[in-house]
Amino acid sequence: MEYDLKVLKINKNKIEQLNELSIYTVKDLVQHYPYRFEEMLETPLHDESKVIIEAQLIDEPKIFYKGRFSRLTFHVNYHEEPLTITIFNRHFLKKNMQVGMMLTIIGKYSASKKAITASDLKLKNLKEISGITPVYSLKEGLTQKSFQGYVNKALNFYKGHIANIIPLYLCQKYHLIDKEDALFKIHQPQTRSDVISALRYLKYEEFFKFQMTMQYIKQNRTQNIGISKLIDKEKVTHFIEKLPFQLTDDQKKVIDDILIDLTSQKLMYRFVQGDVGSGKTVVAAISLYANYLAGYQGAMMAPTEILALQHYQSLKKMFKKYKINIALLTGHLSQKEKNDIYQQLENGQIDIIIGTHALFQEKVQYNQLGLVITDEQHRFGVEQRKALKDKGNKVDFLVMTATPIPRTLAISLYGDMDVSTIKTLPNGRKKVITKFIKGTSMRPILKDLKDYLLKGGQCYVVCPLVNESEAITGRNASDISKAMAQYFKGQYEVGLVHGQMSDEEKNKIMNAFKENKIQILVSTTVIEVGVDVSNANMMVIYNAERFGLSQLHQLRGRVGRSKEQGYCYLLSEATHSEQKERLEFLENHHDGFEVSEYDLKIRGPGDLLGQKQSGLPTFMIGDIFKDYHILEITRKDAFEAMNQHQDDEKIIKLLSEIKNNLIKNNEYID
Ligand SMILES: Nc1ncnc2c1ncn2[C@@H]1O[C@H](COP(=O)(O)OP(=O)(O)OP(=O)(O)O)[C@@H](O)[C@H]1O
Repeated sequence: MEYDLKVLKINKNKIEQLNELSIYTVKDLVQHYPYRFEEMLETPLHDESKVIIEAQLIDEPKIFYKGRFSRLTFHVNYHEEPLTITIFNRHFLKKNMQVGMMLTIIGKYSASKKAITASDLKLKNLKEISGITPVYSLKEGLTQKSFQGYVNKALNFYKGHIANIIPLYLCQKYHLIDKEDALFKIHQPQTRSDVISALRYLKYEEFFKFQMTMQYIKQNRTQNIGISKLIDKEKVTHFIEKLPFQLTDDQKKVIDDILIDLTSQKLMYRFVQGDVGSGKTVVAAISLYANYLAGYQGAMMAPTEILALQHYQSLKKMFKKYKINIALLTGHLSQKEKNDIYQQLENGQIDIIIGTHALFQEKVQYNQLGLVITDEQHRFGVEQRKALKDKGNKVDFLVMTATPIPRTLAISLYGDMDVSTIKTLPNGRKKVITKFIKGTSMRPILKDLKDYLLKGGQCYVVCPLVNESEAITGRNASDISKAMAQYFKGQYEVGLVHGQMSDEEKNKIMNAFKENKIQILVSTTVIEVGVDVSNANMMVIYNAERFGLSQLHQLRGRVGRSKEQGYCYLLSEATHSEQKERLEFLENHHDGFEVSEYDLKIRGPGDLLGQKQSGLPTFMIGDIFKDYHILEITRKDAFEAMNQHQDDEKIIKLLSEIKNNLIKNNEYID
C-alpha cells in the first residue's frame, strides 16, 4: 500500500523538503537508501590524516574568542603521551568536560605538533558511540539526524507488514534475509555485516523485479501475433550481390536473423549493436528493402538531422537503380513540403521514409507501415517507441546502436529484445593508428597533418568546448578554427560545426566537408555518432582526458572507415596516472567491446554510456556495472520463474504488480 507522508505526522514544511527529494510516500522514504556508511573505528595516528581516537582529558579546557569565533584547547593522555587538542566553535562543551573523563576525538593529526585539530568531539568513550552510521544524500533544510528520524518512523509504521517479494525458493537458494529485516538493517545497521546482508537482498530484489518486467513484456509481445511477411529472397540476394563490397559474416548473420523475424509470425523486436564503422547502415538498408518487397512501408529514424540526411543520402545512392521512393522528413522542411510528404505517406506513394522525431508526430499517417528502424536506442524513450508503433498495425521494430556494450550486459539490460551483435569490421579495414600526445599544442603533429593534407586527405579537429569558458579549462572550437583558418589561409578551407548552430547551418557545413570543399573540420562532439566521410582519415582530439573512453572510441570511429589508414591523435595534459592509462589503453585497443569492458571495470557507472542521458534504466540501489553479475543471475532466475514457477504465489503477485506499474507509468505496450 502507498501511504502519504502525512500519516507519519511530519510537519508540512518538512514534507515539502522531502518532496524535493522525490519522496512523497512512506514507501519512498523507506526506499531512500543511504549512499554510504560511516564507521566509527579507532584509527592509528598517521601524520596529516583523519584520525579517530579515544583518550583521557588531563587538564581544564581553555576558551579563546576572536570575533564571532571561539577556540577550545585542552590536553589528553593518549597511550601515555600527551596530545594537544583544538576544536573551533564548541566552547559550549566545556561545561560538561571534567578532568579524567574519556573522550572520543575525530580530526586531523599533526605529528610535529603532537596535536589534533578536531572536527568533532564526543564526551563519551568510543565504545558507546562506535558503530556504523548511514549517510543519506539530502537537500538543504534536512539534517542527517532528522532524516534518520523520519525513516525510523516510516520503518515502525510498516513493521510487521512488509512482505517478501522474492519467492521462498530463491531466498533459500541465495540465503537472502527477509525484506523487513533488510530494510531495518540498511537504515539502522549495527555492524558492517548488517549492511552487506541488507544490500544483498535489496539489490537482488531490485534486479529480479526488473528482469521479471523484461520477461513479462517479452512474453506479452510474443503472444502477440505479427504479420508474416512474404519476401522475395532472390531479390534480396541479388541486391546484396550488387553491393560494391562483400558483407562480413556478422552482417550476414544479422541479416539472416532479421529476415527470419520479418517472415515469421512473431513481431520483430531486435536490438542490433555493432562497433563503430561495422556497417550497420547497409543492414538497415537490406531490412528496409526486404520489407518493401513484402509490400510495406519502412521508416528509419535518426537522432539528429545530420544523421537523418546522411542516411537519406546513402540509401538514395544504394537504391539508385531501384524504383523505390525514398523521402526525407525533418523539422526544417517548409510546410508545403511537409504536407506533400504527409500525403504521400498516407496514400502509400512513399516506400521508405527517413527522418528525425518528426516521423512520429501525430499528423504523420502511414498507409502500410511494416518496419521501423531507430538508430541509437539510447536517445529514444519508451514514449517515442510507443508513438511510432502506434503508427502501424503490428510493426516490426529494429533498434541499432553504435555504443557497444558487452553482450552479457546487453542481454541483461535489453532482456525484452532479441540482441544481435556485429563485431567484425569489414575486410581490409586497418586499425586507426592512435597516439597519445602530451600537451595541448598541435605543434608535435603539425608535420603529419600537413603531409596528410598535401596527399588530399581531410581532417577532423575535436574540441571539448564551443567558446572560451571561465569555468572550464580546455581548448575551444571557435578559437581553434580561427587559428587554423589563419594558418592554412589560401591553402585549405577550415569549417566549424557545433551544437549551438542551427541544423541548417550544421548540414551546410557537413555537406561542404563531404564534398571536400572544406578540408579541416573543427567541431565539438556533434560529429560523435554516425558521421561517415570516407576521405577524412585524420582526427585530432584536444583535451582528450575530458571525454569518456567509449566516447573517444566513437569519435575515433569517424576515421579509418574505408581501406585508407586512419590516424587519431589524443592531445592531453593528463596528469593523473589513471587518465594516462585510459588514453594509453586506447592507443593499444581498437575493439569497441573491449573498450566498453575496460570502462566497465575501471570506471564503473556513468562513463560507459553516460547512464543518465543514455536511456539505460536507472536503479535505486543496484549498480548495473558493479553489480552486473547480479543482473545476470536475476535474468536467469526470472526466466526460470516465468517458465517453471508461474504458479508460485509470490510470482503471481509480482507479475500482477508489474502489469499495474506498467499501466500506471503508461509503459504498457500491447
Ligand atoms: N562489408 C563491408 N565491406 C566494406 N565496406 C563496408 C561494408 N559494410 C559497410 N561498409 C562501409 O563502411 C562504412 C561504414 O559503414 P556504416 O556507416 O554503416 O557504419 P556504422 O556501423 O553505421 O558505423 P557508425 O556507428 O560508426 O556510424 C561505410 O562507408 C560503408 O559503406
